[in-house]
Amino acid sequence: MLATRGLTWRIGEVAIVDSVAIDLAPGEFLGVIGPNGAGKTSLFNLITGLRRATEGQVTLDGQDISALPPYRRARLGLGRTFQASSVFGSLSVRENVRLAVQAHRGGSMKLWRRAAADREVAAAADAALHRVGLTHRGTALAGTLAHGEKRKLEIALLLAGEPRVMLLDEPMAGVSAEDVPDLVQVIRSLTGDSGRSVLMVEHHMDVILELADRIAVMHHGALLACDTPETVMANPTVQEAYLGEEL
Ligand SMILES: Nc1ncnc2c1ncn2[C@@H]1O[C@H](COP(=O)(O)OP(=O)(O)OP(=O)(O)O)[C@@H](O)[C@H]1O
Repeated sequence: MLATRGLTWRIGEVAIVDSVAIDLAPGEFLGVIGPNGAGKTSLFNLITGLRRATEGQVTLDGQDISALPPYRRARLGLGRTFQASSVFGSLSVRENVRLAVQAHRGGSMKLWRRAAADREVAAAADAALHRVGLTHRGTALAGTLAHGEKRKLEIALLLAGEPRVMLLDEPMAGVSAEDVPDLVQVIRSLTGDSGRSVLMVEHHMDVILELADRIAVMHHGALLACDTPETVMANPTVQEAYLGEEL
């Protein structure tokens, strides 16, 4: 479904991402781990088009998307969690998701006003809210949400774009320990239907081990291993690379 080949991003002589080849199958959940500065976020930036690779390709369903800008990649089904800054804090949770649905369907803000009454938009937004378990918070102002709820809203905004591949960059960041299991359930459900695939960077190893079908390990920009959780954790090179380092 999604594949990278020889994907490289250099700044001067330094390869921040170094010849990375990964394959993501339909419905697969691939966790990405690695120490701070390993190049995980940069890899995501290359895949989504926020940064242009110096070498290598990104393909989606066999189509080379390496030269496409982020919005064209998004239209083809590549979605990345919205950063918190793209949530309108003074709008309600439901209005935020409706806006995202409308944006995906090609409407402008002005059109959205008219479309607010549109049952289809409302239904899609409500379905996304339901998916992440935020229906009961629909009328709350997005700015008042707790961290765990904000992460769920970001996932709902992403779902509004109907992505086939979802990239989640540290979805547990800032979430209190008691809210983690709930969020894990929401994230697990993302691959449960329609063959949607997930690529997730996460520092919490317990979360990665619970969710991932396979784990990709990055180190100094390169892919050190990409295999089942059991095989990766038993890999001596991986163990050596992480000796004394926080994953
Ligand atoms: N625009 C940039 N200019 C210069 N160096 C950069 C730039 N972006 C990233 N880097 C460097 O590239 C390396 C990889 O950064 P990146 O954020 O991709 O790592 P990461 O694995 O996501 O780290 P973390 O786990 O801390 O988020 C780091 O050493 C970082 O300082």
